[in-house]
Amino acid sequence: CNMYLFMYFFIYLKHLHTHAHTRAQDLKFYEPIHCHLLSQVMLVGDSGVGKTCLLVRFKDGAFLAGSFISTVGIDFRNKVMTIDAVKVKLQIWDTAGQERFRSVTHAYYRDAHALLLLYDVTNKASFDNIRAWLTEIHEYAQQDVVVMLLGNKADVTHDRVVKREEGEKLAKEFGVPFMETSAKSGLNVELAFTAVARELKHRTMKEPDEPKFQLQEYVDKEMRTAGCCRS
Ligand SMILES: Nc1nc2c(ncn2[C@@H]2O[C@H](COP(=O)(O)OP(=O)(O)OP(=O)(O)O)[C@@H](O)[C@H]2O)c(=O)[nH]1
Repeated sequence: CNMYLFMYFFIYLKHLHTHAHTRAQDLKFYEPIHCHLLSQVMLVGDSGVGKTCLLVRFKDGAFLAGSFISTVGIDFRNKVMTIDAVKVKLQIWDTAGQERFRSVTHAYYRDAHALLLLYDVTNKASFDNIRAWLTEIHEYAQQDVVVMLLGNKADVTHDRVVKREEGEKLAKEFGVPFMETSAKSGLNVELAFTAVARELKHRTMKEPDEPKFQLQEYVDKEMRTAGCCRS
């Protein structure tokens, strides 16, 4: 009899626990929605081009100097931006550039709304690999994914091996917007994410008579206004 009592008590406890757990999950699910739009942005490019640093600069306004720790698999961070009074929550996925993690990254392409494709202006191989990255993007990502090419580490002068014009030419060839960035100085970092957020917001909330948002035009105008170098 005692044993049955104990069993019932145990089942009751388990029921309470499950119930409490479900309630907590429900509450989380029904949390008031603060954002009008949720967009997934993925950072891709060779290992060491500065994807993690770019994300940290954008999210925390800091530069990760010192020893380079390669990303393992995939990592993500959120940032909410306000675009024309619309709150856009960017969920930014920082992918590992190393070849051995490629199969992990492939799985995420399908759900990405935008891709920031980076090369390092001090590393010719990372620039040459952009064509292969674009092929991979066409293979795995959605057809209408927003792609922007970024030539990172633009703060470095002595060791630069890829000219700005070369980046522009390649971007034109593939019909994608382009700009140079620096996670170290902050050059164009905010602009890159803002431009993508604007494009995604326009796509989702465009009025029927509103003209299409021109990403490259917006970027060029913003850079001109800021005298080329925004940080
Ligand atoms: N000078 C300079 N160095 C940078 C910049 N961005 C990143 N770095 C340096 O480049 C190295 C690699 O940066 P990460 O952000 O870790 O590179 P990653 O692309 O995330 O590399 P994986 O995780 O392996 O794919 C680090 O030593 C950074 O300090 C930049 O804009 N300027």
